[in-house]
Amino acid sequence: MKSQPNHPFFEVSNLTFRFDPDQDPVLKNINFVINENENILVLGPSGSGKSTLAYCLNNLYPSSVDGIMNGIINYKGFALTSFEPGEVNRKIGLVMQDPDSQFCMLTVEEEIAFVLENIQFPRSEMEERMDYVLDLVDMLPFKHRLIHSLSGGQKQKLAIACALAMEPELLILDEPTANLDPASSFELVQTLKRLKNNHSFSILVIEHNLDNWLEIVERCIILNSEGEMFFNGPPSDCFNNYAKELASEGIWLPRSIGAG
Ligand SMILES: Nc1ncnc2c1ncn2[C@@H]1O[C@H](COP(=O)(O)OP(=O)(O)OP(=O)(O)O)[C@@H](O)[C@H]1O
Repeated sequence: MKSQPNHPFFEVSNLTFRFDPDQDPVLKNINFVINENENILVLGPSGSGKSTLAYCLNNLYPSSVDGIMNGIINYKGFALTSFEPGEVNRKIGLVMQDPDSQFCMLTVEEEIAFVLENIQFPRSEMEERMDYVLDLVDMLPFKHRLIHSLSGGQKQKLAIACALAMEPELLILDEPTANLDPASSFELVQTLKRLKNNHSFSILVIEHNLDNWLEIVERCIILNSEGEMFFNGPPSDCFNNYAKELASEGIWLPRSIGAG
């Protein structure tokens, strides 16, 4: 789909979200743009609304989860809510914090096949695509394994492979390295970096561990504990100008940036 002229790839305007009409909003008046092929890191203390923001961007509220959303999320100039859920899932890949909640099938192979069938991927090319995405995340040896027998990190890699299988235009990763060891975390970032050499897609990653991601992110968005956005800009600006605020929100600088 072509973008509407003069509209950014993704645009969030005055986004406010509450789970309950009687409660304070979890996200308050959030505004930002995601450009094509841009990589953005979302930071914020626990409970600041990062996962809620990811779900809003994936159009899960209010269609699949109860909540009241005000404001606008536009994709290529069109309201996200005007798209069919299947269409959104294909263009915007979401890897949730708890990968188990995303799986529908018993085996690794069946799970990827299920994803590909949902997007009506040609059956004759399915095996090749399946092996390609599993290999990208070092999961090819586990192709015939039962999902419940995988470790937490292996499940996370499978969820990422499922999202990549759809060749999303925006990939949202909610704490993708939470269950990975340092070597696997590093390798995941390198894999995404390599992929982006051949495919154009944007990444919005929610993380607490910044070190690995600074290599590929161009912009940081920081939410505070009130669910407000207090920074949106290049990582170097954020670390140079907001070190104290970040520390008070429980976000610490990687030494590499703090020193620069
Ligand atoms: N389904 C729900 N119903 C009511 N409140 C919810 C629901 N889901 C999340 N919340 C609340 O919304 C707030 C934001 O939660 P969210 O999971 O988005 O935060 P987060 O920044 O991703 O946190 P973490 O870093 O711990 O994952 C929290 O106070 C949480 O308790």
